[in-house]
Amino acid sequence: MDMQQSQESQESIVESLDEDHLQMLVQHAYDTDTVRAMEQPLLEQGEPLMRHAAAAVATNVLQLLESFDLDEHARITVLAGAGDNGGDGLFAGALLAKRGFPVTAIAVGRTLHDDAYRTFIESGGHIWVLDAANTIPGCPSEFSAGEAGERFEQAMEFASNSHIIIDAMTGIGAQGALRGIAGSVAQTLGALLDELRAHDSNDDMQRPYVVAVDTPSGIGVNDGSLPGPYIPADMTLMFGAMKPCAILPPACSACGEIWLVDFGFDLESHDPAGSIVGMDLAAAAIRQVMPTDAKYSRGVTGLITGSQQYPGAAVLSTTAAAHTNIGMVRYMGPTRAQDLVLHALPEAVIGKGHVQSWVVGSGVPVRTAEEEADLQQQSIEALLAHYALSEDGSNEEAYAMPAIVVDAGALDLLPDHVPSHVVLTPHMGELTRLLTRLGVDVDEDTVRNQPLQYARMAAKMTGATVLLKGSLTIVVQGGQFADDQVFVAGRAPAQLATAGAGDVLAGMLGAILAQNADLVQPSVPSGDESDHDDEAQVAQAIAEIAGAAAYLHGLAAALASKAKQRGWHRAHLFGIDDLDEEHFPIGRPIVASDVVKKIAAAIGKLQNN
Ligand SMILES: NC(=O)C1=CN([C@@H]2O[C@H](COP(=O)(O)OP(=O)(O)OC[C@H]3O[C@@H](n4cnc5c(N)ncnc54)[C@H](OP(=O)(O)O)[C@@H]3O)[C@@H](O)[C@H]2O)[C@H](O)CC1
Ligand SMILES: [K+]
Repeated sequence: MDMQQSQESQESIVESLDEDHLQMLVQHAYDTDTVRAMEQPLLEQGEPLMRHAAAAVATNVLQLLESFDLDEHARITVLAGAGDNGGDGLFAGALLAKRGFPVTAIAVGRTLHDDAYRTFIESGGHIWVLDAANTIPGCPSEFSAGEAGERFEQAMEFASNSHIIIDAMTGIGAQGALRGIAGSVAQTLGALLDELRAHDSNDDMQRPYVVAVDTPSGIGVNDGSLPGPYIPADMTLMFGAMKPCAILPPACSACGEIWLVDFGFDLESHDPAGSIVGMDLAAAAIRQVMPTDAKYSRGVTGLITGSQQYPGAAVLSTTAAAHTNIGMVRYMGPTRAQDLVLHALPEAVIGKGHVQSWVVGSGVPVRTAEEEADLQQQSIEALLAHYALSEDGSNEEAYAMPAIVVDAGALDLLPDHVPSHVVLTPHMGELTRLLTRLGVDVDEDTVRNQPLQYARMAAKMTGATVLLKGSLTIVVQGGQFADDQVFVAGRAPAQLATAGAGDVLAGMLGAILAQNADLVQPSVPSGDESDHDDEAQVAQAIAEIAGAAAYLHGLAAALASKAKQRGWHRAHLFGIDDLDEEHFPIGRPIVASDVVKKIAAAIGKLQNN
């Protein structure tokens, strides 16, 4: 099958699929076991998936070369591993070599995919081996350590001077950090590419343009981590479905633009490992107001936020909650903060009363071991004590409490075990602090490199739902019976990284929980297995609502800053979308209060879409 045939058959796959399938394709990510399970029936039917994959890579590379005005003198390097990922890369290289481009494959392992290697050589490709113990037919081997070193250096020099690097060292078969020669290649080239990238946008191809095959080599495919050296890509062609690394920080940044090559996988029958929160999910979390509604039926949120030191957080969290489609807010805090809240929001009711959700801790300082808890901290601690579960999960009162958002200073006051309708909203530093308090030996850089793993650890240890804030916000489910599906909100523009943005999010989340009070109330576990599904459902609803709040927060910020740029941009569909370069204006600077002013408009946009 040549490139054109493969492309036509690819296009016919795409055409036969409906909108729902395409929507699932760009919204959900599947772990590597699930991807292998989905590809199996197609391989059994004889679908030449590897040829489709290679044709897609070659097609995009040709378009790139054309857009950069590069003729047949363009130098193309394939970094080829020993597995099927290397096979994809070699077949793609063969297609390009057939078109007359000089293509060199650097073999990082001891073998190469047989068929792909043969086709590559027959098409005029060149091979450069690095491993003296290789058994690749017709290639030099058993060379000295000195020669191996020279070969490595020359290969790196060659690769860094090529126009296109096709990274096909590892894909979904990667296990842990890259080791051996692949590790050294990633170390040398990855560092060089990062440095060149820092100085150059590459509009003029002054550095190699890196096209990753299926996944960038060296990243954590299933958890989005960066466990060691990796090859940062400008573009990743991902086959069949998104893998979690496409949506999870920090690895998703190493993917560059993602191009999804649809293989017609049966996505509907498989559970995603992660999902991007889109407009639909966010809209579903906003309760429609009814003609019969009164303020109480729309939901009331109680806030114990702000402090003598940070009274502004009281204003931001309270105004944000009040603007997020509920009936009323109650505020509790120091007199100075009360006055400021009333000044900004005359509608606020000061003092205790019945609520459908709580927000605690935003703008409340963390408590040092030597300090006495101040009044605000004492009230939060007393409230949180009602959510405490003993090790065996008993304490029925905790399940009957309204959902609660535990932010900033209140994270220090969290009981050891709580139900899933306790939602923690830490940033990376606060998550590190929380885990340290729980006895985990970890620093912030490690959390930043493996955010999913540590957010999950906090959820597993405490039982709470965890919303980890960042340019991409990760939500992991709480409770004992929840599945591992993670939700990622990437709607926010970079302009949202500003003081008080977290206080606004906490208020908005509290309000969205209040208007969905019936959906987010876990029932007391009966010990009966049939109830586990119900509890899992509630845990998922809570996580979705938390993701929705992050989405709405990002959308309001985008409206305020007039930014088109986001933390995560939708993957492109190969054969459907154009390769034309898109520009995402970064918008204008904003402060957190600007976000509050745009919440209503953001809700309107969701509801009218
Ligand atoms: N999913 C699909 O529908 C299709 C996938 N295709 C492509 O196939 C790869 C998966 O191929 P697979 O052979 O299973 O695995 P990889 O090629 O990704 O990786 C295996 C090789 O990588 C070496 N490896 C693994 N981990 C490391 C590491 N930490 N450091 C160094 N080297 C590593 C491994 O070496 P071993 O010594 O462990 O054997 C293998 O050599 C998929 O990603 C797609 O690109 C199909 O072509 C299309 C359909
Ligand atoms: K790769």
